[in-house]
Amino acid sequence: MDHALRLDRVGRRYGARGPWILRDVGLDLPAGTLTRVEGANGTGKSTLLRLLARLDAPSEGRVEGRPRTAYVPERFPAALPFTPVGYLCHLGAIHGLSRAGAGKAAGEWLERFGAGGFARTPMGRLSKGSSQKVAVAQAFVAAPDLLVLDEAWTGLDTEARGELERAVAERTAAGGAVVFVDHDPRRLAGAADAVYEVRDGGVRRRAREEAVVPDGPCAVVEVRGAVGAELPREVLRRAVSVGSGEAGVRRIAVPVSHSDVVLRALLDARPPWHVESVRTEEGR
Ligand SMILES: Nc1ncnc2c1ncn2[C@@H]1O[C@H](COP(=O)(O)OP(=O)(O)OP(=O)(O)O)[C@@H](O)[C@H]1O
Repeated sequence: MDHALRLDRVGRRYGARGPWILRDVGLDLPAGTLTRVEGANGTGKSTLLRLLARLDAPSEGRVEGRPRTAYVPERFPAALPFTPVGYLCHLGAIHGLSRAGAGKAAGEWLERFGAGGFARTPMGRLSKGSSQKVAVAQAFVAAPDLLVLDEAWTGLDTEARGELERAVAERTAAGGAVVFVDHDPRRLAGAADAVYEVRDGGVRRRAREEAVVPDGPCAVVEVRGAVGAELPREVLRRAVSVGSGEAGVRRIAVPVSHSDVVLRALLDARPPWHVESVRTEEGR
């Protein structure tokens, strides 16, 4: 599997005599995967994410890989001397998009997160929630290979929060690596391929069975396929459960945020799966 980025025995301390915040950290971010980072307040999660985004350099050890990276910081500098559309176009151009391509992507992503109405308002005049929409929209403009999200959902309204979950699912489905921190354990619960816990200066990968099971709504999709057909990998890795019904029907439960990606994978399969029904189930 391709690795977007890898940390090899990485340590970080602030100042030559400061305490070690992180030490001897090994962590892989494979392409096309979702990674969750957890830990109590002040344990070093943001420090780890800045190292992964290469915005900060380790005090020891190595960071390997140079994916095209986008980052949503815990605190977005809202008072930038741009309008949202100007800011996103500027970032798109830095990442090599043409002027027209950057303009189109900027408009689409702002619209998607509900920021289209204030795309031309100076950023210094936006509310906290509005500038957070710009903060997340900017991260998707150039389809990054690595997306680093530090509490990116905080301050967004319900619609934008759902949209961000969908956009994350699409990014990993397209082969990007996504790593995120969020204080809400239900955020993308069950969807992460790996969960790491930052604690006592170390980073420990959690065993799969320890991972949090989603208690949010799930979409239950019933499909019928060709005899002996295997469900697409993209579907299996996002499924919370897969059951078999009568006459070759499979019943797949996925977190609602991943249902669009799962349905697309089922319909794009060769031969495609026939979708018999989709319904939403509340908390599991
Ligand atoms: N630029 C800096 N200079 C000095 N110390 C820092 C710096 N950034 C972080 N620290 C210290 O490193 C430790 C870890 O901070 P960090 O922000 O990475 O933790 P966190 O787990 O993200 O915290 P929170 O959950 O509160 O956001 C803290 O003790 C913090 O004070």
